Amino acid sequence: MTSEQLFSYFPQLSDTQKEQFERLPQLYELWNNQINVISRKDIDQLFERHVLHSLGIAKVMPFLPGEKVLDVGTGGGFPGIPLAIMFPETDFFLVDSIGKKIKVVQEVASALGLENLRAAHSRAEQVNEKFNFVVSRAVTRLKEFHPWIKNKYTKQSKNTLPNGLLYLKGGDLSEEIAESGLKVKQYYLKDFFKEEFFDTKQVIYVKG
Ligand SMILES: C[S@@+](CC[C@H](N)C(=O)[O-])C[C@H]1O[C@@H](n2cnc3c(N)ncnc32)[C@H](O)[C@@H]1O
Repeated sequence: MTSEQLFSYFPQLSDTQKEQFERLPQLYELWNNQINVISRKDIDQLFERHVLHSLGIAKVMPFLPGEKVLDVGTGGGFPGIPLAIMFPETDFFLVDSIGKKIKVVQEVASALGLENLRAAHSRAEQVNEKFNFVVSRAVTRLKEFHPWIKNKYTKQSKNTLPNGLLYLKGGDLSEEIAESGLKVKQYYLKDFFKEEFFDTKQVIYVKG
């Protein structure tokens, strides 16, 4: 996927945002050589598999200026970094339990001049702040994940959905949703993006 194909899904992007997205492959190339945060074959598909996938959350939830978002288990910065580029007036806090991954996030964010992003080496359970939304991808099953973050929401909701979790998931989720005992709303990314990669990908919303 080229940057132009990526941008075609988001016609409102400013020149600054486009430039930030365009710098990502080079920055990850550089950092991935030192600290492996993305598999080698995925680096070639960074725009589709990491950037656009992360931005699936943007299609479901237009974060507002001043809202606070926590990315749990961000790894090299997904979905947090693409979302922080997309919503420059929303505050993002990215955490991961592996410190060297957070180093990559901090380096990439600082190279891009992302002032709305903080990152910390921390387990989700140890974060002592409240947020409007929690986002995540590929960390663990909902049943295990949900207890970590269920008390981390601010009371007042301002957005199109009440404060809650937006979790990127793929495949058949019926068993995982049933075992969690949670009431979820499923958004299918194939409704937004035409690439085959998104055929089974979803954003799962759980009210906070
Ligand atoms: C498979 S990686 C996914 C990384 C990133 N979200 C992505 O999609 O590219 C899962 C990450 O979750 C982190 N992780 C697992 N349990 C965690 C916890 N309790 N708190 C914070 N991070 C956690 C791991 O260190 C790892 O970096």
